[in-house]
Formats: sequence, C-alpha cells, structure tokens
Amino acid sequence: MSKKRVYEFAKELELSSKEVLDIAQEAGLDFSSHMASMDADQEASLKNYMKKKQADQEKSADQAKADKDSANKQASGKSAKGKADKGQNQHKAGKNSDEHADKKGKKADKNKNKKDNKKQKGAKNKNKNHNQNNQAPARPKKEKALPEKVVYKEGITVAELAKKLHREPAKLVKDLFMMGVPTNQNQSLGSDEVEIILAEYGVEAEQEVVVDPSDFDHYFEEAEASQDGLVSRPPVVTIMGHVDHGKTTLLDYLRKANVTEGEAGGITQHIGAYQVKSDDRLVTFLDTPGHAAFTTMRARGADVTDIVVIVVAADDGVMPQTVEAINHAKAAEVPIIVAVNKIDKPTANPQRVMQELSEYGLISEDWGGDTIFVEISAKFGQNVDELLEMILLVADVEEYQASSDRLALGSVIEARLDSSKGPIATLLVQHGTLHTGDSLVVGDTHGRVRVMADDSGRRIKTAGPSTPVEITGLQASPEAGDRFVVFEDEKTARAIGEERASRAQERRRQVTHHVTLDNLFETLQEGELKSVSVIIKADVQGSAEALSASLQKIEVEGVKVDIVHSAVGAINEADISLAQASGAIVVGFNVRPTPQAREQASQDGVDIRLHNVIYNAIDEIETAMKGLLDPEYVEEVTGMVQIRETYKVSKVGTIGGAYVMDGYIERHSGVRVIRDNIVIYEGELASLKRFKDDAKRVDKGYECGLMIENYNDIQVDDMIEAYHMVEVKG
Ligand SMILES: Nc1nc2c(ncn2[C@@H]2O[C@H](COP(=O)(O)OP(=O)(O)OP(=O)(O)O)[C@@H](O)[C@H]2O)c(=O)[nH]1
Repeated sequence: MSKKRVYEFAKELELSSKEVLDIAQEAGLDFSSHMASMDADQEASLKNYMKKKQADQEKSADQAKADKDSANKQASGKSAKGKADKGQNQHKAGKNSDEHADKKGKKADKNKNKKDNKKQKGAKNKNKNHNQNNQAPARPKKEKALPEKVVYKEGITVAELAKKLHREPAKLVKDLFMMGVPTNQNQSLGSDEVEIILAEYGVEAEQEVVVDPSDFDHYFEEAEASQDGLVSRPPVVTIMGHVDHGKTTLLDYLRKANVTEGEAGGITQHIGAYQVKSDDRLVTFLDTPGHAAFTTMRARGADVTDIVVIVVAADDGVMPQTVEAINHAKAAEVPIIVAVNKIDKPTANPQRVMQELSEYGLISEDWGGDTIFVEISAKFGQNVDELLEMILLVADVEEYQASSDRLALGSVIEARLDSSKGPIATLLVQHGTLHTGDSLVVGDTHGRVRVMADDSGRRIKTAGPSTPVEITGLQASPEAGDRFVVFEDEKTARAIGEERASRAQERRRQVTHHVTLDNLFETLQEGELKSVSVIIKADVQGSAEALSASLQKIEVEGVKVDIVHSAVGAINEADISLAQASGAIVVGFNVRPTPQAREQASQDGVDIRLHNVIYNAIDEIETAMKGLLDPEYVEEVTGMVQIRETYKVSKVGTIGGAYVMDGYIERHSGVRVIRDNIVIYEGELASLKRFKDDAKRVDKGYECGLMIENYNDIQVDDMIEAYHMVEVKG
C-alpha cells in the first residue's frame, strides 16, 4: 500500500492538517509538516489514539456536548451522507462541521443562518478553548462560514480562491506561505496547490472542466470512452508500399472480386475508400494516395486506420518507400500485415523479403516473430482471400467497436469541388450513424447532409461505423484529414462551424510553432518533449546509418534522440509530412530538399538542417539540446575600396588614401586586403577618416583615409574588401 500524506489523512477525516499534526504530537508521533507521509502503522496508531481520546472526551464532556447539541444535530446530518468513519470524527472536526452545518442552514433559511452563525462562533470558541487546553479565549472573529465545496478552474488566483472561501486574500497568502508556497494575491495557483490549501481548510475541492464546444477532441474522447451500445465494426485498412510493388493491383482485385452485393457490373466510383465483403464480414479499405497523405491525415487529427497492409514485391524486396511505409505505420502505432506480392513471378524470392523486413523489426510468425506475412499474387488473386482472412483475424483480436446509436463523428477521406454539385466530401463514419439531413461541422466548414451515396454510388439514407460515404451539402470544401461532428440542430452546427472558421483564420495569421533547433532548448525546458525526434536523409545508406547511430548516443539530461525515419535520397514531401506529424527535425546529409518539400517545410515551419560533415550534424543537435546553439552568422561583403595613395607616418604606421568603388565601408567593418585577386591579409580597421575627421561610414564615390590594425604593408592599387557578419534568422 502506498503511504499517505498528513494532509490526505486530514482530508479523509475532515480535519485540518494542523489539527492532525497537533493530535499526532500528543500521540507521540512526530510529522515534520502536512506533506510528511505516514505509514500504515502510524496511521493505525493515530486512529486508535483519536478513538480513545474521543471516548474520553465523550465521557468527561457530557455537559459541553449538551451545549453543542443543536449544532451537532446538523453536523450529524452531513455525516450520515459521508463515509462511515467521517461521522466518528465529526466531533473533532467541530470547526468544519459547524461551518458545514451553517452552510446548510443558509440554504434553508436566511434568519436561521444568522442564528447558526452565532452558534457556530460560540461552538468554535469552545472548540478552540478545548484544543488549546483552556488558554485565554480567542477574540471572536467576524469570519463568514467556509463553504462545503469549492469549484475552481485551473489557474485560479489567490484572491479569487479567497473570495470563494470567504476569507481575506492576505490570510490565504499567509497560509500558503506557511505551507512553503510563496505567492501574492494575483498569482495563479495550480490544481495541486488549490487541493492542498482546500484540504487544509477542510473544504472539498472540485476542478471545473471547461468544455469548449468548438473543440472536437472531447466529442471524440467521449465517444471513445463510452461503453454504451457498442457493436463490432469493420476494420479500416490502409495499403502502403514501394512504387510498382502492386498496391493499385491489389486494391483493384479486392474491389472487383469482393464488391458489396447488388453492384452488378459495378460502375467503379472512386471515392477514396470502399468496403469489401469476406465471409459476410466487411473490411473498409482506404485508398490514400501515398504515405504523405496517410501521415498528413494523422497530423490533422484523423487517426482512422486500424491496420496497415504493407505490400512488398517478392522480386524486388525492401525498397526505400517500403521502409518509409513501415515507419509511417509504426508512428501510427497500428498492427502491420505484410503482403509479399508477385509470388507468381519466377524471380520471386519471398524468403529474401522476410530476411530484409526482419531488420526493421517485422519478423514473421514462421520465424518466431509476431508479424503476419501473406504471400500473394495481386495480379492473379492468389491468396488474396487469405489476406482478407488475416485482416479479419487481427480485427477479431483487436475487437474494433463503436456505438451505432449516437450522433455521428468521423473524418474526411477526400474532398473536391464539383462545378454543379458544389463541395463533395468522402467521409468515414467512426462513431454513431450518419443520416441524410443531419447538420454537421466538417473541419472549419458546416452544412447539412443533402445527398449521401455509398462507395458504389448508390444513394443511401444512413451510414454506420467504418462506412465510407460521399456527401454533398457543405458550405465549403473541407480537407482530407479534417474531422466531422454531427449536431442536434442546424443552428448549433452553424455557430460552431463559424467559430471554427474564424479560429482557423486566426491561426493562419499566427506563425506556426514547430520544434526547431533554435527553440529546442526552451521546448525541452518547458518539459513538452521527452525525446528529440529526427528524420535523417542521406546520400548513401552508410552515412544514414552512421549518423543515426551517433545521434542515438546523444543524451542530455535524460532526453535522447529518437530517429523517426532514416533513408537514402532527397528530402521529399512525405518526409516533411512525417516531420510535421511527429514534431521532428529533418537532417539532410549530402542531400537537398526537393523544391516542393522546401516549400512545404517553410509553410509548416519544419526545420531542415543540411550538412556534409557527420560530426557537424551531431554537434549541432547536441549543442541545441544543451541550449548552447549560437545564432548562425553569415558574412556579408558591404563594399570595395581602392587604395590610391599611401602615407607612412612614423610611430603611427601606414595610412591609405582610398576611394570607395562600390557599396560602403564602416569603422567597424572587417577588412581583407586583396592584391592581384589574392587575399593577403584579413583583419580590422584601426581608423577611418573623411578628411581630418573620424568617420563612421563612407559610401561609394567618396574618398577616405584608413589604417588597418597591425598591418602597415598596404600598397597603391590594393583592394580593400569591407564586410560584416549578419545573424541568420530561423
Ligand atoms: N506478375 C505480377 N505482376 C504484378 C502483381 N501485382 C502487380 N503487378 C504489376 O506490377 C506493376 C505495378 O503494379 P501497381 O499495382 O501499379 O503498383 P503500385 O504499387 O500501385 O504502384 P504505384 O501506384 O505507382 O505506387 C503493374 O504492371 C502490375 O501489373 C503480381 O502479383 N504479379
């Protein structure tokens, strides 16, 4: 059993920590403060002592008890609804129970309240006298009764809390100070501090959870947590893999061979998702166009995929996008099934695929691992049924469930704008049932489900969990990965949709906050990050591995580097999406980002760092983690100056009579002396003059006199290159 702290014990018995500390001392137990912990023995002996003391008191204080009769009557009313041992301590908790009693009285009758107040004060003084062994009676204070319970919001200030407690803020500041929490009246308190101080006062604390109706998270959280009316739902599967390994062929085969009933000759309707039937059970396939789309959807909050099938061609083996797919699936923390494809080919070598995948932690069941491998030929349909069976097997183990009996929630798979029908969106229902006519908010837009069609283009009126549907009736086109929520009425949906639209606009105005090397240290300090995520792209596998191994060795105050993905090749859009979704920094070694990736990175605020020396890449990340990253400076040449005459002045040195040919030169410029295109000296200016006066800056077309620090060998026709260093911003 875990140890209990004094204040927790006090709270249980509705006593103040101070009272418990006093009683403990009487009982010969010494606790240093309200935060001290007591073990089970100490707790038992303290309880025993209190019981005994109470019995003694009851015997000897019959008279006093009679005096308190009326107040105690009400107090016992409270104890009846409290825990069993609470009642036992009501007498001790005279202060609190009297005050609670007073609170009840207040509710019932204002006049009675006044009486109670008086009684309470009387009782309190008696109580105090008793506790302090009849020392001089304390002056009755004009304090209002404590409330029974305080409902507070995280971040409540001391003054606000004091008001709720009907106490002076200064008193609370003092009490907090005594508990080792120095504050002032305007300071916000964390929930721990609020709980402790309220426990000290013997007042129940309840934190108010502020629900923002425009925040979709809580609708989904609530639906996921709810156990009401759960029914089994079809698994949602995404197929990923390297180019030409057979994703499309597999999807096409599945669709043609297993179309849902009644779709004779099937007009193939591309809506980005469809369902196939196997043994009367449905499987939903998402036809996401690439890994980037998969991760972009996740980044937008749509975690819709239950299972990822990775297709690997048996004649080609593990290729860069196979690895990319594995890493995207791993980041999504979903089960992976491997479909080893093209086994009909004579050059097929499934064993090699197994061997290669084992290096990425995907070990087949035959080899003692737990990854399901199915050898298929997507082209000829060989073993495709077995693949479906395996998907359903995983679904049985994972028990995908949802309630079909609630307002629908789900995600956008695809959306487009049709010139005649307006915005058309493919939605995947995740919870509840979607009906035509439903009012909904989708991403930052809203509308009503006007027409709803299934994956074969048939009009339907309702769609349950895991069903993909195409709908019209939205005000604007949402984006893939947006989530949707159905509301009771159109008015609510419109209000929430408009609120979300205006917040989205506000967000676009603000600069996106993303983890970059420049803000890494602060982000680590804020405790937001447990590890630093990095994506490595390199020119050759060896470098990628070396860099990855070295980065994983870095550890700064318990924070380590987590390699989200490491591969060979240019930094592409999928890398940026993954970086965006996983808050990663992209490190390129001897490679460059594609123009699209560069554009996307700057839009999303993803930090790309390019290096050609491994040590520098490691050093940069380590220094950033330590918060020692110096701002990056680059040199900027400001002007060229030609030496036209020289004067040798004894004891002073050589002065150059010069002419600014281009740009400008400043007193603080760095300078290089260039003779016949060769830099022969680099240093600083010792002086810069216009005629006889010191000059701060001399521009193009003007003459000047200059001397170079520690260098007197300037000659006519030397060129002086002036430069300064500028800090590169993020
Ligand atoms: N022999 C044989 N060929 C296959 C099989 N599966 C796919 N192919 C062929 O492989 C080629 C690529 O297949 P796709 O399905 O287009 O591959 P993909 O992975 O969808 O490729 P992208 O869409 O470009 O990423 C096509 O010519 C298919 O006919 C198979 O099981 N056996």
